[in-house]
Amino acid sequence: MPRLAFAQSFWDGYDTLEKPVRAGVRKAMAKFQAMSVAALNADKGLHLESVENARDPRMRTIRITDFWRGVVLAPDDGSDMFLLVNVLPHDDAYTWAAKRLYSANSATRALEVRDAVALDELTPLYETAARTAPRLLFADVSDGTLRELGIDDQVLRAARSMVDKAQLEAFATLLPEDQLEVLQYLAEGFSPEEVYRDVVAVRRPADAPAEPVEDLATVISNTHARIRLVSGPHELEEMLEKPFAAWRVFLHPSQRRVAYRTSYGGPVQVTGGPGTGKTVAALHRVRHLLGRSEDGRVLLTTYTNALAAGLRELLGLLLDEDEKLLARVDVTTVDAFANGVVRADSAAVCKPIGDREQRQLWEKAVKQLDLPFTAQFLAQEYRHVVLGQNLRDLDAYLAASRRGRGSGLGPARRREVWSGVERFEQFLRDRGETTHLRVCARAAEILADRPAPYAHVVVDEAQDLHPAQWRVLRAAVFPGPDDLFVTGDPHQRIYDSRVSLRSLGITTTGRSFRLRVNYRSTEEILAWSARLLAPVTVDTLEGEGPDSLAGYRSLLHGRRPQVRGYATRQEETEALVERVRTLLAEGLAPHEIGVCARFNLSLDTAEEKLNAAGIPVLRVRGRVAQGAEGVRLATMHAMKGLEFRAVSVLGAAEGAVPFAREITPREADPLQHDADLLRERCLLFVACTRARETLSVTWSGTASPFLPHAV
Ligand SMILES: Nc1ncnc2c1ncn2[C@@H]1O[C@H](COP(=O)(O)OP(=O)(O)OP(=O)(O)O)[C@@H](O)[C@H]1O
Repeated sequence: MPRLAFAQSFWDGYDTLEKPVRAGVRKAMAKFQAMSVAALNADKGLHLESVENARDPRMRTIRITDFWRGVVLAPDDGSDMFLLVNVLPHDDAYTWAAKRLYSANSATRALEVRDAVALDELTPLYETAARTAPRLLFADVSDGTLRELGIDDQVLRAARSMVDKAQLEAFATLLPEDQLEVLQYLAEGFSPEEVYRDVVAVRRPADAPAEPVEDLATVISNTHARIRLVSGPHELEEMLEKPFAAWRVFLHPSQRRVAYRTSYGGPVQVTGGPGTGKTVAALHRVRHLLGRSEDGRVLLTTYTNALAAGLRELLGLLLDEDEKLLARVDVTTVDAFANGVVRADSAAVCKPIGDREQRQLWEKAVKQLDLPFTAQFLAQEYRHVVLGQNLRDLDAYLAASRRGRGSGLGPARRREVWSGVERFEQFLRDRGETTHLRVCARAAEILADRPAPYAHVVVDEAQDLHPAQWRVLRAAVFPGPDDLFVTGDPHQRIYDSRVSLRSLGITTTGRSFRLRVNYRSTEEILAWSARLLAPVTVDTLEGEGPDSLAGYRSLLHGRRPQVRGYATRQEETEALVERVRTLLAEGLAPHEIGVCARFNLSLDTAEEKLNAAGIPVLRVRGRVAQGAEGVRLATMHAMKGLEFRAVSVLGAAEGAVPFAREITPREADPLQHDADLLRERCLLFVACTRARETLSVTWSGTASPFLPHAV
């Protein structure tokens, strides 16, 4: 019996096919599993036939229904692997198939596809223009180097005709996948050595022979990132029945490399811009770790309860709802985990209070003790210095470094601060209350005296964790191989946390990886959003040195973001209603549309107006009822980790973004002032990068000062 494989190009369109067409696909594929190659060739219903004038002689079509055809790559070398590459209406199928040429990449050894006809047509046009161009895009890279990176004759000729990145983009849909990626990284300024390491080496099989092997079955099995092999009828049926989630199967090689490395010597760090599949990599790592032992328990944490609920669902999908495996994973937030540890340890547990209540207690302390500080200053000092370094008494505080704080404090002033801290903690004790960070500090203490409860800890959305939270995670797993797997994006830091991981006993040197391909948003949305951060630099995840978004890109294209100011709030809201109406008319489901603003108050107005227009809405506060229909309305903070086909950011106005009240005056503390501004800027970046296809950013009155650079 022949073997069967499915290319990603087929899955890209499969979920949108109508039911009878999908039934036709299932029926046709079942034949491939039931008949010999000779019988397939003779089968009247299947009608396996070659394509006239095809660039690739292995190209075949099969009958799916009266109007639909499957495009199949058939072995012509005696091997027995068939690859379904597309399903299209009859005429389109023949045109598509005739132009495409599949080939094995000489460096990665994976199967790639190009539009050979369009490449032949386009290249000479660009070549003519290139002759008079002052500079060519790949002038610095020799033919020999390009060939070592897998560039073949036809692509080399095209590459030599390109003068800038825009031309490379114009070629993007025509070029073979791995070769395109090589060219894109070179165009971004990465060195050939870096490109070999990050694009070629991660794909090339470890046991690849010196000379490429061309037989289709071998090449197909080298192509994990784009092709799925089917092992039997049961798997086939299951695959074609369920909605297909590409992230479960087709990992980018850089994702696969980090998630499925057998073992790491210690903590691992995976960073990358928004939508680069960090969460996906974390989920696959959990799967890998579960497979490594019979009973090792895994803690998977994220930032909010809503995100934890989402992660639990995705993990169920990835593990095929295998209850035995799922029972070995706790998916939760660090705070909830810490709370559980403290609860299990003592009967009477204090209730954690929120920021606003804490602020009131600090105000009371300042007043009672007549302290020369603002409540805001004391709250920040407590968070960053006292809890950040886990300082337990005055002597420790007097001796502590206040690195990162922008105002000097002599011993007398520190004593005054400490009297405020003691008073604040006394208030909490008197009221039977605590704070989440204090719960974390307590949990870390409890865990330190016990055997670690987990074999592995996987952390998503790590960029916002406070040192007290890191201490809990550190104590939850015994230091050693595969203890911590951490994913995060320092450009999405939206809470005031500063961390030096090394000082907390978490060192990732030699085990830091970066993801660069965005799977969520269009390049237009990404490029626009990335410009919001252009004027600033952010610290790396481990808190040392600057991070960068170099090479960050998307393979998707779409409309440019709409960025617009209105005279009044009312006009802005009316325009929102109109936009949502249009999106719904274009076929988006209400839950695929996200509307966000800096404040809940602005969302109230939007909710009212959308409701009045008969559009269902749902406020995202903590947990969203699953399956409930409605346009999602969320604050920018609540947008963290989410994604929507369309996002509208409202109220991006001066005074709101950044929110003036949240910015420490420069005179009070210049470092905190800058940190506050950066945090607000990142918040806008997070909100905008939730959009998959459509982004609109609006304001009334004067635009946010973060915007003009980007408009
Ligand atoms: N290999 C893949 N193939 C297809 N889709 C993918 C792949 N990896 C990730 N995705 C999709 O891209 C989107 C973003 O992925 P994910 O949430 O993991 O990114 P992230 O880096 O954690 O994002 P953020 O930091 O913005 O929260 C999701 O819809 C996910 O399903």
